[in-house]
Amino acid sequence: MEFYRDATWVLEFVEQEDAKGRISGSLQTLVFQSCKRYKLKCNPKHVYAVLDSCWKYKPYLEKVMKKSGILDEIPKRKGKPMYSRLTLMLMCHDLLFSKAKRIQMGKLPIKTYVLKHKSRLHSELVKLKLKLKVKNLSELVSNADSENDMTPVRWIRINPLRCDVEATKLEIQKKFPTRVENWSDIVPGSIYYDEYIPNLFGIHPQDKITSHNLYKQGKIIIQDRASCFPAHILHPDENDVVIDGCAAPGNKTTHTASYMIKEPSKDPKIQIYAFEKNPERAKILDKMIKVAGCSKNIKINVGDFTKIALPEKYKDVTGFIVDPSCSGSGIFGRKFIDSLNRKKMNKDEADKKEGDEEEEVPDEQEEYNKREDLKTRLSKLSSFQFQVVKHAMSFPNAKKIVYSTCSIHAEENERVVIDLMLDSKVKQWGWKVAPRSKVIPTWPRRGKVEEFEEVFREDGNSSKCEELAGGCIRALPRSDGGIGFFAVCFER
Ligand SMILES: C[S@@+](CC[C@H](N)C(=O)[O-])C[C@H]1O[C@@H](n2cnc3c(N)ncnc32)[C@H](O)[C@@H]1O
Repeated sequence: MEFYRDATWVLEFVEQEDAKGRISGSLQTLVFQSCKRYKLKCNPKHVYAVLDSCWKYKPYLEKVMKKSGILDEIPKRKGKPMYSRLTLMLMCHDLLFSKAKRIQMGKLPIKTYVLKHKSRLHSELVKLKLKLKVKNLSELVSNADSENDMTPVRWIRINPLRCDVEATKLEIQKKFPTRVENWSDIVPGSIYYDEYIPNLFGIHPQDKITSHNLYKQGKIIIQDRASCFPAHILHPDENDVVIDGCAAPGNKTTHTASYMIKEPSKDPKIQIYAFEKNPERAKILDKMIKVAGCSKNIKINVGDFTKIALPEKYKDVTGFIVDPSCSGSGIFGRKFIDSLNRKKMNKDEADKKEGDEEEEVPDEQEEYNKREDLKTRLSKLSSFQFQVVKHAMSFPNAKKIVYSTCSIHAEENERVVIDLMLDSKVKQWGWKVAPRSKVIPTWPRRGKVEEFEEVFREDGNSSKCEELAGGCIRALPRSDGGIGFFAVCFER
Protein backbone atom coordinates (compact mmCIF):
# COMPACT_ATOMS: atom_id res chain seq x y z
CA MET A 1 0.00 0.00 0.00
CA GLU A 2 2.93 2.31 0.79
CA PHE A 3 3.87 2.48 -2.87
CA TYR A 4 0.36 3.43 -4.00
CA ARG A 5 0.11 6.03 -1.23
CA ASP A 6 3.41 7.65 -2.25
CA ALA A 7 2.61 7.46 -5.96
CA THR A 8 -0.79 9.08 -5.27
CA TRP A 9 0.90 12.09 -3.63
CA VAL A 10 3.22 12.49 -6.58
CA LEU A 11 0.38 12.10 -9.08
CA GLU A 12 -1.58 14.72 -7.16
CA PHE A 13 1.37 17.11 -7.43
CA VAL A 14 1.72 16.44 -11.17
CA GLU A 15 -2.01 17.07 -11.63
CA GLN A 16 -1.80 20.33 -9.69
CA GLU A 17 1.08 21.55 -11.88
CA ASP A 18 -0.84 20.45 -14.93
CA ALA A 19 -3.95 22.32 -13.78
CA LYS A 20 -1.93 25.54 -13.59
CA GLY A 21 -1.76 25.15 -17.35
CA ARG A 22 1.99 24.93 -17.47
CA ILE A 23 4.33 22.28 -16.26
CA SER A 24 7.88 23.55 -16.05
CA GLY A 25 10.38 20.75 -16.32
CA SER A 26 10.05 17.19 -17.46
CA LEU A 27 7.78 14.63 -15.88
CA GLN A 28 10.86 12.92 -14.48
CA THR A 29 12.02 16.15 -12.81
CA LEU A 30 8.56 16.71 -11.38
CA VAL A 31 8.39 13.21 -9.96
CA PHE A 32 11.86 13.45 -8.43
CA GLN A 33 11.08 16.92 -7.04
CA SER A 34 7.90 15.78 -5.34
CA CYS A 35 9.47 12.57 -3.98
CA LYS A 36 12.00 14.85 -2.31
CA ARG A 37 9.44 17.41 -1.15
CA TYR A 38 7.25 14.76 0.50
CA LYS A 39 10.30 12.83 1.77
CA LEU A 40 8.92 9.62 0.26
CA LYS A 41 10.48 6.31 1.19
CA CYS A 42 9.70 4.58 -2.12
CA ASN A 43 12.32 4.49 -4.86
CA PRO A 44 11.73 7.61 -7.03
CA LYS A 45 12.77 5.67 -10.15
CA HIS A 46 10.06 3.10 -9.47
CA VAL A 47 7.47 5.84 -8.85
CA TYR A 48 8.53 7.57 -12.09
CA ALA A 49 8.27 4.37 -14.14
CA VAL A 50 4.68 3.77 -13.00
CA LEU A 51 3.64 7.41 -13.25
CA ASP A 52 5.14 7.84 -16.68
CA SER A 53 2.94 5.04 -17.97
CA CYS A 54 -0.13 6.00 -15.93
CA TRP A 55 0.08 9.63 -17.10
CA LYS A 56 0.30 8.53 -20.72
CA TYR A 57 -2.79 6.35 -20.43
CA LYS A 58 -4.65 8.82 -18.18
CA PRO A 59 -7.20 10.07 -20.74
CA TYR A 60 -8.14 6.48 -21.57
CA LEU A 61 -8.07 5.31 -17.96
CA GLU A 62 -10.43 8.12 -17.01
CA LYS A 63 -12.93 7.03 -19.66
CA VAL A 64 -12.75 3.36 -18.76
CA MET A 65 -13.08 4.10 -15.05
CA LYS A 66 -16.01 6.44 -15.59
CA LYS A 67 -17.93 3.94 -17.72
CA SER A 68 -17.22 1.06 -15.33
CA GLY A 69 -18.87 2.92 -12.46
CA ILE A 70 -15.90 2.38 -10.16
CA LEU A 71 -15.93 6.02 -9.12
CA ASP A 72 -19.64 6.09 -8.35
CA GLU A 73 -19.72 3.31 -5.79
CA ILE A 74 -16.79 4.25 -3.55
CA PRO A 75 -17.80 3.48 0.04
CA LYS A 76 -18.01 6.54 2.28
CA ARG A 77 -16.93 7.25 5.80
CA LYS A 78 -18.47 10.31 7.52
CA GLY A 79 -19.81 11.34 4.12
CA LYS A 80 -16.38 11.31 2.49
CA PRO A 81 -15.17 8.77 -0.11
CA MET A 82 -12.82 6.26 1.52
CA TYR A 83 -10.58 5.85 -1.53
CA SER A 84 -8.88 8.54 -3.53
CA ARG A 85 -9.66 8.80 -7.24
CA LEU A 86 -5.92 8.86 -8.04
CA THR A 87 -5.08 5.78 -5.97
CA LEU A 88 -7.87 3.95 -7.80
CA MET A 89 -6.46 5.20 -11.10
CA LEU A 90 -2.99 3.87 -10.25
CA MET A 91 -4.49 0.50 -9.34
CA CYS A 92 -6.64 0.37 -12.48
CA HIS A 93 -3.54 1.25 -14.47
CA ASP A 94 -1.64 -1.68 -12.97
CA LEU A 95 -4.56 -4.01 -13.51
CA LEU A 96 -5.10 -3.02 -17.15
CA PHE A 97 -1.80 -1.74 -18.49
CA SER A 98 1.14 -3.06 -16.46
CA LYS A 99 3.14 -6.05 -17.67
CA ALA A 100 1.96 -8.25 -14.80
CA LYS A 101 -1.66 -6.99 -15.12
CA ARG A 102 -2.06 -7.11 -11.37
CA ILE A 103 -2.25 -4.80 -8.37
CA GLN A 104 0.97 -5.15 -6.44
CA MET A 105 -0.28 -5.25 -2.85
CA GLY A 106 -1.63 -7.58 -0.18
CA LYS A 107 -5.31 -8.19 0.40
CA LEU A 108 -6.67 -4.83 1.54
CA PRO A 109 -10.25 -3.50 1.19
CA ILE A 110 -9.26 -1.04 -1.59
CA LYS A 111 -7.81 -3.89 -3.66
CA THR A 112 -10.95 -5.96 -3.14
CA TYR A 113 -12.99 -2.96 -4.22
CA VAL A 114 -11.05 -2.57 -7.49
CA LEU A 115 -11.14 -6.29 -8.20
CA LYS A 116 -14.92 -6.24 -7.74
CA HIS A 117 -14.97 -3.98 -10.82
CA LYS A 118 -12.40 -5.98 -12.77
CA SER A 119 -14.72 -7.44 -15.40
CA ARG A 120 -16.51 -4.10 -15.99
CA LEU A 121 -13.15 -2.37 -16.36
CA HIS A 122 -11.99 -4.99 -18.85
CA SER A 123 -15.12 -4.86 -20.93
CA GLU A 124 -15.04 -1.03 -21.04
CA LEU A 125 -11.42 -1.22 -22.17
CA VAL A 126 -12.34 -3.64 -24.96
CA LYS A 127 -15.17 -1.32 -26.07
CA LEU A 128 -12.85 1.68 -26.07
CA LYS A 129 -10.27 -0.18 -28.18
CA LEU A 130 -12.98 -1.13 -30.68
CA LYS A 131 -14.17 2.45 -30.81
CA LEU A 132 -10.66 3.76 -31.36
CA LYS A 133 -9.95 0.96 -33.87
CA VAL A 134 -6.77 -0.27 -32.12
CA LYS A 135 -5.72 -3.69 -30.97
CA ASN A 136 -3.76 -2.18 -28.14
CA LEU A 137 -3.90 1.30 -26.63
CA SER A 138 -0.10 1.42 -26.69
CA GLU A 139 -0.50 2.08 -30.42
CA LEU A 140 -1.94 5.46 -29.48
CA VAL A 141 0.61 6.52 -26.92
CA SER A 142 3.96 4.96 -27.75
CA ASN A 143 5.52 6.45 -30.85
CA ALA A 144 4.19 9.96 -30.98
CA ASP A 145 4.73 10.86 -27.38
CA SER A 146 7.21 8.79 -25.48
CA GLU A 147 9.74 7.44 -27.97
CA ASN A 148 10.13 10.76 -29.72
CA ASP A 149 10.60 12.27 -26.36
CA MET A 150 13.77 10.46 -25.37
CA THR A 151 17.32 11.37 -26.17
CA PRO A 152 18.64 9.22 -29.01
CA VAL A 153 22.14 9.33 -27.51
CA ARG A 154 23.48 9.50 -23.95
CA TRP A 155 26.46 11.86 -24.07
CA ILE A 156 29.31 11.46 -21.58
CA ARG A 157 32.39 13.63 -21.23
CA ILE A 158 35.65 12.86 -19.51
CA ASN A 159 36.27 15.17 -16.58
CA PRO A 160 40.03 15.93 -16.62
CA LEU A 161 39.77 17.49 -13.15
CA ARG A 162 39.24 14.05 -11.64
CA CYS A 163 41.35 11.77 -13.80
CA ASP A 164 44.06 11.17 -16.32
CA VAL A 165 42.26 11.59 -19.64
CA GLU A 166 44.18 8.91 -21.55
CA ALA A 167 43.80 6.29 -18.81
CA THR A 168 40.06 7.01 -18.62
CA LYS A 169 39.76 6.73 -22.38
CA LEU A 170 41.26 3.26 -22.14
CA GLU A 171 38.75 2.29 -19.47
CA ILE A 172 35.89 3.60 -21.60
CA GLN A 173 37.28 1.66 -24.55
CA LYS A 174 37.28 -1.49 -22.42
CA LYS A 175 33.62 -1.04 -21.55
CA PHE A 176 32.61 -0.04 -25.08
CA PRO A 177 34.96 -1.83 -27.51
CA THR A 178 32.83 -1.25 -30.63
CA ARG A 179 33.30 2.21 -32.07
CA VAL A 180 30.81 3.58 -34.60
CA GLU A 181 31.50 6.36 -37.10
CA ASN A 182 28.18 8.13 -36.73
CA TRP A 183 26.06 8.74 -33.64
CA SER A 184 22.99 7.49 -35.49
CA ASP A 185 24.63 4.03 -35.72
CA ILE A 186 24.90 3.68 -31.94
CA VAL A 187 23.43 0.44 -30.58
CA PRO A 188 23.64 -0.89 -27.01
CA GLY A 189 27.28 -1.60 -26.20
CA SER A 190 28.78 0.62 -28.92
CA ILE A 191 30.32 4.08 -28.67
CA TYR A 192 30.75 7.16 -30.84
CA TYR A 193 33.70 9.56 -30.40
CA ASP A 194 32.35 13.06 -30.95
CA GLU A 195 33.94 15.20 -33.65
CA TYR A 196 33.05 18.61 -32.16
CA ILE A 197 33.82 18.43 -28.45
CA PRO A 198 37.07 16.88 -27.20
CA ASN A 199 36.71 13.84 -24.96
CA LEU A 200 32.97 13.60 -25.46
CA PHE A 201 31.38 10.27 -26.33
CA GLY A 202 27.94 9.08 -27.34
CA ILE A 203 26.53 5.80 -26.04
CA HIS A 204 23.15 4.12 -26.30
CA PRO A 205 20.60 5.47 -23.75
CA GLN A 206 19.92 1.90 -22.62
CA ASP A 207 23.55 1.46 -21.54
CA LYS A 208 23.49 2.14 -17.83
CA ILE A 209 26.53 4.23 -17.08
CA THR A 210 25.47 5.66 -13.71
CA SER A 211 26.41 2.49 -11.87
CA HIS A 212 29.93 2.52 -13.36
CA ASN A 213 32.82 3.58 -11.13
CA LEU A 214 33.99 6.18 -13.64
CA TYR A 215 30.67 7.96 -13.18
CA LYS A 216 30.51 7.50 -9.43
CA GLN A 217 34.01 8.95 -9.04
CA GLY A 218 33.22 12.01 -11.16
CA LYS A 219 35.67 10.92 -13.87
CA ILE A 220 32.94 11.05 -16.45
CA ILE A 221 29.98 13.41 -16.48
CA ILE A 222 26.71 12.94 -18.37
CA GLN A 223 26.06 16.07 -20.40
CA ASP A 224 24.17 16.55 -23.63
CA ARG A 225 26.45 17.34 -26.59
CA ALA A 226 24.91 20.71 -27.45
CA SER A 227 25.04 21.71 -23.81
CA CYS A 228 28.84 21.26 -24.05
CA PHE A 229 29.05 23.87 -26.83
CA PRO A 230 29.09 27.03 -24.63
CA ALA A 231 32.21 26.16 -22.61
CA HIS A 232 33.96 24.94 -25.75
CA ILE A 233 33.10 28.16 -27.59
CA LEU A 234 34.22 30.32 -24.67
CA HIS A 235 37.40 28.24 -24.43
CA PRO A 236 38.91 30.08 -21.46
CA ASP A 237 42.42 29.27 -20.25
CA GLU A 238 44.14 29.43 -16.86
CA ASN A 239 44.65 33.21 -17.19
CA ASP A 240 40.94 33.94 -17.58
CA VAL A 241 38.38 34.69 -14.92
CA VAL A 242 34.82 33.66 -15.81
CA ILE A 243 31.35 34.39 -14.51
CA ASP A 244 28.61 31.83 -15.00
CA GLY A 245 25.56 34.04 -14.56
CA CYS A 246 22.86 31.36 -14.24
CA ALA A 247 24.80 28.36 -13.12
CA ALA A 248 22.76 25.58 -11.47
CA PRO A 249 22.86 22.64 -11.73
CA GLY A 250 26.36 23.37 -12.97
CA ASN A 251 27.04 21.30 -16.06
CA LYS A 252 28.41 24.25 -17.99
CA THR A 253 30.23 25.57 -14.93
CA THR A 254 32.21 22.38 -14.41
CA HIS A 255 32.80 21.99 -18.15
CA THR A 256 34.15 25.56 -18.27
CA ALA A 257 36.36 24.78 -15.27
CA SER A 258 37.83 21.83 -17.15
CA TYR A 259 39.34 24.25 -19.71
CA MET A 260 40.75 26.62 -17.07
CA ILE A 261 42.05 24.59 -14.18
CA LYS A 262 45.23 22.71 -14.85
CA GLU A 263 46.03 21.23 -11.46
CA PRO A 264 43.05 21.76 -9.12
CA SER A 265 44.73 20.66 -5.91
CA LYS A 266 47.88 22.75 -6.45
CA ASP A 267 46.22 25.96 -7.56
CA PRO A 268 43.12 26.74 -5.49
CA LYS A 269 42.55 30.33 -6.66
CA ILE A 270 39.04 31.43 -7.63
CA GLN A 271 38.68 31.31 -11.39
CA ILE A 272 34.93 31.07 -11.78
CA TYR A 273 32.21 33.07 -10.04
CA ALA A 274 28.95 31.14 -10.33
CA PHE A 275 25.64 32.93 -9.69
CA GLU A 276 22.40 31.15 -8.96
CA LYS A 277 19.15 32.77 -7.89
CA ASN A 278 17.40 29.68 -6.55
CA PRO A 279 18.86 28.57 -3.16
CA GLU A 280 17.75 24.95 -3.60
CA ARG A 281 19.37 24.75 -7.02
CA ALA A 282 22.47 26.44 -5.61
CA LYS A 283 22.82 23.48 -3.24
CA ILE A 284 22.80 21.12 -6.23
CA LEU A 285 25.38 23.31 -7.91
CA ASP A 286 27.56 23.09 -4.81
CA LYS A 287 27.30 19.29 -4.87
CA MET A 288 28.07 19.13 -8.59
CA ILE A 289 31.24 21.21 -8.35
CA LYS A 290 32.44 19.06 -5.46
CA VAL A 291 31.81 15.84 -7.39
CA ALA A 292 33.58 17.33 -10.41
CA GLY A 293 36.61 18.27 -8.27
CA CYS A 294 36.64 22.01 -8.89
CA SER A 295 34.93 23.47 -5.81
CA LYS A 296 38.14 25.19 -4.63
CA ASN A 297 38.30 27.24 -7.81
CA ILE A 298 34.64 28.23 -7.97
CA LYS A 299 32.84 30.73 -5.76
CA ILE A 300 29.08 30.30 -5.63
CA ASN A 301 26.93 33.41 -5.08
CA VAL A 302 23.26 32.85 -4.32
CA GLY A 303 21.06 35.62 -5.69
CA ASP A 304 19.96 37.46 -8.80
CA PHE A 305 22.97 37.87 -11.08
CA THR A 306 21.64 41.15 -12.52
CA LYS A 307 21.42 42.65 -9.02
CA ILE A 308 24.22 41.20 -6.92
CA ALA A 309 27.00 40.95 -9.51
CA LEU A 310 28.30 44.51 -9.62
CA PRO A 311 30.58 45.15 -12.61
CA GLU A 312 33.02 47.30 -10.62
CA LYS A 313 33.53 44.40 -8.18
CA TYR A 314 34.55 42.01 -10.96
CA LYS A 315 37.09 44.04 -12.92
CA ASP A 316 39.21 40.96 -13.59
CA VAL A 317 36.41 39.00 -15.29
CA THR A 318 37.19 38.27 -18.94
CA GLY A 319 34.47 35.84 -20.01
CA PHE A 320 30.86 34.84 -19.39
CA ILE A 321 28.62 31.84 -19.68
CA VAL A 322 25.04 33.09 -19.79
CA ASP A 323 22.54 30.25 -19.87
CA PRO A 324 19.39 31.73 -18.32
CA SER A 325 16.04 30.09 -17.67
CA CYS A 326 14.13 29.54 -20.90
CA SER A 327 10.99 27.84 -22.16
CA GLY A 328 12.91 24.55 -22.35
CA SER A 329 11.10 23.74 -25.58
CA GLY A 330 14.13 21.78 -26.83
CA ILE A 331 14.24 19.44 -23.85
CA PHE A 332 12.89 15.89 -23.86
CA GLY A 333 10.27 15.02 -21.30
CA ARG A 334 8.92 18.54 -21.45
CA LYS A 335 7.78 17.90 -25.00
CA PHE A 336 5.80 14.96 -23.72
CA ILE A 337 4.21 17.10 -21.01
CA ASP A 338 3.49 19.83 -23.56
CA SER A 339 1.76 17.37 -25.84
CA LEU A 340 -0.37 16.27 -22.92
CA ASN A 341 -1.15 19.87 -22.13
CA ARG A 342 -2.25 20.34 -25.71
CA LYS A 343 -4.50 17.30 -25.51
CA LYS A 344 -5.79 18.18 -22.09
CA MET A 345 -9.42 19.06 -22.06
CA ASN A 346 -11.32 20.48 -19.24
CA LYS A 347 -13.40 17.83 -17.61
CA ASP A 348 -16.76 19.50 -18.21
CA GLU A 349 -16.04 19.80 -21.87
CA ALA A 350 -14.98 16.15 -22.01
CA ASP A 351 -18.21 15.16 -20.31
CA LYS A 352 -20.24 17.20 -22.79
CA LYS A 353 -18.54 15.56 -25.70
CA GLU A 354 -18.74 12.06 -24.33
CA GLY A 355 -19.17 9.63 -27.19
CA ASP A 356 -17.60 11.93 -29.76
CA GLU A 357 -14.61 10.31 -31.47
CA GLU A 358 -12.98 13.68 -32.17
CA GLU A 359 -13.09 14.78 -28.56
CA GLU A 360 -9.34 15.22 -28.17
CA VAL A 361 -9.12 17.89 -30.85
CA PRO A 362 -9.19 21.27 -29.11
CA ASP A 363 -11.44 23.87 -30.68
CA GLU A 364 -10.13 26.92 -32.49
CA GLN A 365 -10.64 29.26 -29.55
CA GLU A 366 -8.63 26.97 -27.29
CA GLU A 367 -5.83 26.78 -29.88
CA TYR A 368 -5.89 30.58 -30.19
CA ASN A 369 -5.68 31.02 -26.40
CA LYS A 370 -2.76 28.60 -26.20
CA ARG A 371 -0.91 30.49 -28.93
CA GLU A 372 -1.52 33.78 -27.14
CA ASP A 373 -0.34 32.29 -23.80
CA LEU A 374 2.82 31.05 -25.45
CA LYS A 375 3.44 34.44 -27.07
CA THR A 376 3.10 36.23 -23.72
CA ARG A 377 5.34 33.72 -22.02
CA LEU A 378 8.02 33.96 -24.70
CA SER A 379 7.90 37.72 -24.64
CA LYS A 380 8.48 37.76 -20.85
CA LEU A 381 11.28 35.22 -21.13
CA SER A 382 13.06 37.03 -23.93
CA SER A 383 13.07 40.37 -22.14
CA PHE A 384 14.54 38.64 -19.06
CA GLN A 385 17.16 36.90 -21.23
CA PHE A 386 18.03 40.22 -22.89
CA GLN A 387 18.53 41.85 -19.47
CA VAL A 388 20.81 39.07 -18.25
CA VAL A 389 23.07 39.20 -21.32
CA LYS A 390 23.09 43.00 -21.34
CA HIS A 391 24.17 42.98 -17.70
CA ALA A 392 27.05 40.65 -18.58
CA MET A 393 28.03 43.05 -21.37
CA SER A 394 28.43 45.88 -18.86
CA PHE A 395 31.46 44.31 -17.15
CA PRO A 396 34.48 46.50 -17.95
CA ASN A 397 37.01 43.86 -18.99
CA ALA A 398 34.78 41.15 -20.42
CA LYS A 399 35.92 40.13 -23.89
CA LYS A 400 33.73 37.16 -24.66
CA ILE A 401 30.17 36.16 -23.68
CA VAL A 402 28.49 32.94 -24.71
CA TYR A 403 24.69 33.08 -24.55
CA SER A 404 22.69 29.86 -24.83
CA THR A 405 19.22 28.41 -24.37
CA CYS A 406 17.62 25.00 -24.72
CA SER A 407 14.73 26.58 -26.58
CA ILE A 408 13.70 26.12 -30.18
CA HIS A 409 11.88 29.47 -30.31
CA ALA A 410 13.46 32.34 -32.26
CA GLU A 411 12.03 34.78 -29.68
CA GLU A 412 14.50 33.46 -27.10
CA ASN A 413 17.34 33.01 -29.55
CA GLU A 414 18.00 35.05 -32.73
CA ARG A 415 15.60 37.78 -31.62
CA VAL A 416 17.44 38.29 -28.34
CA VAL A 417 20.64 38.63 -30.39
CA ILE A 418 18.93 41.20 -32.66
CA ASP A 419 17.63 43.25 -29.72
CA LEU A 420 21.09 43.30 -28.20
CA MET A 421 22.74 44.34 -31.47
CA LEU A 422 20.26 47.21 -31.79
CA ASP A 423 20.76 48.43 -28.21
CA SER A 424 22.67 51.72 -28.00
CA LYS A 425 24.60 50.81 -24.83
CA VAL A 426 25.61 47.47 -26.32
CA LYS A 427 26.86 49.29 -29.42
CA GLN A 428 28.69 51.81 -27.26
CA TRP A 429 30.38 49.03 -25.29
CA GLY A 430 31.60 47.59 -28.60
CA TRP A 431 29.98 44.14 -28.59
CA LYS A 432 29.61 42.20 -31.85
CA VAL A 433 28.44 38.70 -32.77
CA ALA A 434 31.55 36.51 -33.17
CA PRO A 435 31.89 35.05 -36.69
CA ARG A 436 31.23 31.41 -37.54
CA SER A 437 34.99 30.76 -37.80
CA LYS A 438 35.22 31.16 -33.99
CA VAL A 439 32.03 29.29 -33.10
CA ILE A 440 32.47 25.57 -33.89
CA PRO A 441 32.58 26.33 -37.64
CA THR A 442 32.09 22.73 -38.78
CA TRP A 443 28.75 22.35 -36.97
CA PRO A 444 26.33 22.54 -39.91
CA ARG A 445 23.11 23.90 -38.39
CA ARG A 446 23.35 27.65 -37.87
CA GLY A 447 20.97 30.44 -36.81
CA LYS A 448 17.87 31.35 -38.80
CA VAL A 449 18.82 33.91 -41.49
CA GLU A 450 15.19 34.92 -42.01
CA GLU A 451 15.00 36.26 -38.44
CA PHE A 452 17.91 38.63 -39.10
CA GLU A 453 16.55 39.54 -42.53
CA GLU A 454 13.33 40.80 -41.00
CA VAL A 455 15.29 43.53 -39.25
CA PHE A 456 18.50 44.11 -41.19
CA ARG A 457 17.42 43.46 -44.80
CA GLU A 458 16.52 47.13 -45.24
CA ASP A 459 20.16 47.98 -44.74
CA GLY A 460 20.59 46.42 -48.20
CA ASN A 461 23.09 44.05 -46.71
CA SER A 462 22.06 40.43 -47.01
CA SER A 463 25.59 39.19 -46.32
CA LYS A 464 25.34 40.81 -42.87
CA CYS A 465 22.31 38.62 -42.12
CA GLU A 466 24.16 35.54 -43.35
CA GLU A 467 27.12 36.45 -41.15
CA LEU A 468 24.98 37.01 -38.06
CA ALA A 469 23.06 33.78 -38.55
CA GLY A 470 26.33 31.96 -39.26
CA GLY A 471 27.64 33.16 -35.89
CA CYS A 472 24.76 31.36 -34.18
CA ILE A 473 24.47 27.63 -33.57
CA ARG A 474 21.26 25.71 -33.50
CA ALA A 475 20.60 22.05 -32.67
CA LEU A 476 17.29 20.37 -33.32
CA PRO A 477 15.91 18.03 -30.69
CA ARG A 478 16.58 14.37 -31.57
CA SER A 479 17.56 14.83 -35.20
CA ASP A 480 20.83 16.47 -34.16
CA GLY A 481 21.53 13.76 -31.60
CA GLY A 482 20.28 15.40 -28.42
CA ILE A 483 18.32 18.33 -27.04
CA GLY A 484 17.22 21.38 -29.01
CA PHE A 485 19.73 24.16 -28.37
CA PHE A 486 20.90 27.62 -29.36
CA ALA A 487 24.28 29.28 -28.75
CA VAL A 488 25.92 32.51 -29.83
CA CYS A 489 29.13 34.22 -28.86
CA PHE A 490 29.56 37.98 -28.39
CA GLU A 491 33.04 39.45 -28.46
CA ARG A 492 34.85 42.77 -28.50
C1 LIG B 1 18.93 26.88 -17.75
S1 LIG B 1 19.34 26.82 -16.11
C2 LIG B 1 21.10 26.80 -16.15
C3 LIG B 1 21.68 25.45 -16.46
C4 LIG B 1 23.18 25.41 -16.23
N1 LIG B 1 23.83 26.43 -17.00
C5 LIG B 1 23.76 24.07 -16.58
O1 LIG B 1 24.25 23.88 -17.69
O2 LIG B 1 23.75 23.16 -15.72
C6 LIG B 1 19.04 28.44 -15.59
C7 LIG B 1 19.34 28.70 -14.13
O3 LIG B 1 19.36 30.12 -13.93
C8 LIG B 1 18.80 30.41 -12.67
N2 LIG B 1 18.40 31.84 -12.72
C9 LIG B 1 17.29 32.37 -13.27
N3 LIG B 1 17.31 33.72 -13.17
C10 LIG B 1 18.47 34.03 -12.56
C11 LIG B 1 19.06 35.26 -12.16
N4 LIG B 1 18.47 36.43 -12.39
N5 LIG B 1 20.26 35.23 -11.54
C12 LIG B 1 20.87 34.04 -11.30
N6 LIG B 1 20.35 32.85 -11.65
C13 LIG B 1 19.17 32.84 -12.28
C14 LIG B 1 17.67 29.42 -12.56
O4 LIG B 1 17.30 29.24 -11.21
C15 LIG B 1 18.29 28.17 -13.17
O5 LIG B 1 18.92 27.39 -12.19
